[in-house]
Amino acid sequence: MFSLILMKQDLPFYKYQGTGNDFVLIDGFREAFPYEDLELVQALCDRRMGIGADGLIVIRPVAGYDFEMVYYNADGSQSMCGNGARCAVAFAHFCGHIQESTSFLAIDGPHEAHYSPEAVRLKMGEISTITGADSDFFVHTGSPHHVCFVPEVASFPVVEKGREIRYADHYAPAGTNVNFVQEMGPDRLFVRTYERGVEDETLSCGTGVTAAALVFGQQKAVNQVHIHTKGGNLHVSYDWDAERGTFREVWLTGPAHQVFRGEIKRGKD
Ligand SMILES: N[C@H](CCC[C@H](N)C(=O)O)C(=O)O
Repeated sequence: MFSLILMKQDLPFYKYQGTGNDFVLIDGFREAFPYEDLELVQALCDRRMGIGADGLIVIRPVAGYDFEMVYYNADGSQSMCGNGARCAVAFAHFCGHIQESTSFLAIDGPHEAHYSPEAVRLKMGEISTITGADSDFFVHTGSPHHVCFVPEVASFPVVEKGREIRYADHYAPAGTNVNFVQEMGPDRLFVRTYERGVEDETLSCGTGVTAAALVFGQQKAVNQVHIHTKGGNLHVSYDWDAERGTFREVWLTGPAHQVFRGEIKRGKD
């Protein structure tokens, strides 16, 4: 809260959610944002003392693209965020910075996306290596993801077991996100995720369901996967480039909605 009091001017923000992964969004085309002030990010994401969110996103101008997405987890760490990117595209369209299709920059490189009121389609970066065997795998889909297949995910102790894996020496010092996955059908999964940088289960994780879909799809030779999460339903499609040994044309599709808008008031009211 200290940072909020020190802010020099009121700061307009918008709250979005993409299948329950929720974010504070700020238009960096119009507002000056103190990008180095991680205390401010933590304060704004705090669910009791601030607005409350899994992360905070600023969209800002950058040469060569429609915009750049700067993504912060609630603890102020930065990463790529699939659901956040889908919300950033919807916000950029709402702000009038883009039409229906866009090319933008994120921490893991360039992305294409297509906006409609019903859903945002986001092209993920090229993904190459899946490691692991049996029920445990690892794949980097713009952010790091451990994927663990379990027989019954609804009652699984996601926070307890997720925290163990996230902080395991094996993944130190960066850590990883942890996805627990149940096969629900030939092209259907139920995924619950413990998210690094939120340090809790989130209602969905875009890069996480993408990781789960690619691991599952490679095993079952399907390249379209429907994923149920506690926050809603997402869809992942991809092509496997056998020659290059990479997943290409990886698309994450799902809803992204503006929930409310507000202003962070200067000083202490
Ligand atoms: N917590 C993740 C970033 C956000 C991922 C998730 N919210 C998504 O939708 O991809 C990390 O630190 O790698």
